[in-house]
Amino acid sequence: MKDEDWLAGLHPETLAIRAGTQRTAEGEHSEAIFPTSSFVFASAEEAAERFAGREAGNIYARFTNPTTRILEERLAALEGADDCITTASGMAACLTAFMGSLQAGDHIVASRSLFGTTVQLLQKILARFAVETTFVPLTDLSAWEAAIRPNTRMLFLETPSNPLTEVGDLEALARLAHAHDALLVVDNCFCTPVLQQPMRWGADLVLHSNTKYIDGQGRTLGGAVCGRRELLDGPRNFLRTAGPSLSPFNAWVQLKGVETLSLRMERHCANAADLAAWLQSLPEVEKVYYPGLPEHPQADLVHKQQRLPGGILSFVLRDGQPAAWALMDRLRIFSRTANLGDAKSTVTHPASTTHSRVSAEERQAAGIQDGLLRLSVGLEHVDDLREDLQRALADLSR
Ligand SMILES: N[C@@H](CCOC(=O)CCC(=O)O)C(=O)O
Repeated sequence: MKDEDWLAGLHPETLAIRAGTQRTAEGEHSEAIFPTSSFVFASAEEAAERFAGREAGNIYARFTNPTTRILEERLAALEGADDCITTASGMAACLTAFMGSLQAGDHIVASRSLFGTTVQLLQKILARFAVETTFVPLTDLSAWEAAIRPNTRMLFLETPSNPLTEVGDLEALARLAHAHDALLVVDNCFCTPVLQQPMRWGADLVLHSNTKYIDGQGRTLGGAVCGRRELLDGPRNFLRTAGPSLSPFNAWVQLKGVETLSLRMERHCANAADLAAWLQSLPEVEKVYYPGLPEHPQADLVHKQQRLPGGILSFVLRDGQPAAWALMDRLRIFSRTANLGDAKSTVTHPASTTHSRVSAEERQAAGIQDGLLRLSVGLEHVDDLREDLQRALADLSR
């Protein structure tokens, strides 16, 4: 029986623990790590056959490794994708998808609500290789359509977006992309496949920063590109040739992370929903951005596309950047760090960190105010998290 046959119909909780598992002759229960840069061929002929692609098997760890392969199969099963390739970081996954799918002269239409470094990659790196990007408001479908040119080959978005949790209409954008012979590529980092499967709505490639919820404890960097088999040929060739590869040790840590992904996502979401509702009731808080709030502008899409609203929320303090920094500095449990998806709750000031390389005008257009703070709500007890914020806010008004 082929792996995919017995996996069909299993729940995500089961796939996250069982999909892709391969055991060596030792019969190890926990997956083995293969810390080897190359693999030995039984004969010169076998080497030649593998290099020619006529025989399956490992060659060199820049593009295949048994530990990494288990993670790839597991992520593909969770995303409902044919296959997956893993990369050294989330940004390496973006680079691999772009470089492996596009060529000079192609055009991308991208959401303007993206992680700041992704904007840099599109504006400053891909542009040097004659791939141009037009940025549009994520939720304005007519703007996406108007930006399409004859050479548009890709529509690209994050949903929910970082850090304002805006939600894009995956089904409508997939229809639009395909009507123009373009790919729909979705960064699914905030949701993970446990909360959202973009391919179900027509996405062609789905990207991950494994560094976030997939690792789940802030230990390793990693990324993934999942999708239809034929669409992964280009990204796979880029990975093999350019080498932004995931290490087997990091793949192993991430495999252990994925096993508890469903359970963790449920708690992240429950804690975030609790804090979002509470923050909204505070006089110091001007606005809360969280997909689980009934007044979220795309609440209907959240219900349609996502199983749960997610573990990330952002909020604006009425007194702007000085208050935001002062609050951050007074927090004891929330770690001041530019990362998310960790068991440990984190607090980030996007304007001066994750989005600091985006120009002030672009930040303003994207709605990232100086008084905005982003919380990645972790797995600590929610009462302790609320009290940490409450005490820090009370301290501010003294
Ligand atoms: N996407 C993550 C990771 C944040 O990483 C950084 O801000 C590093 C800075 C850089 O990429 O230049 C998040 O939003 O927290």
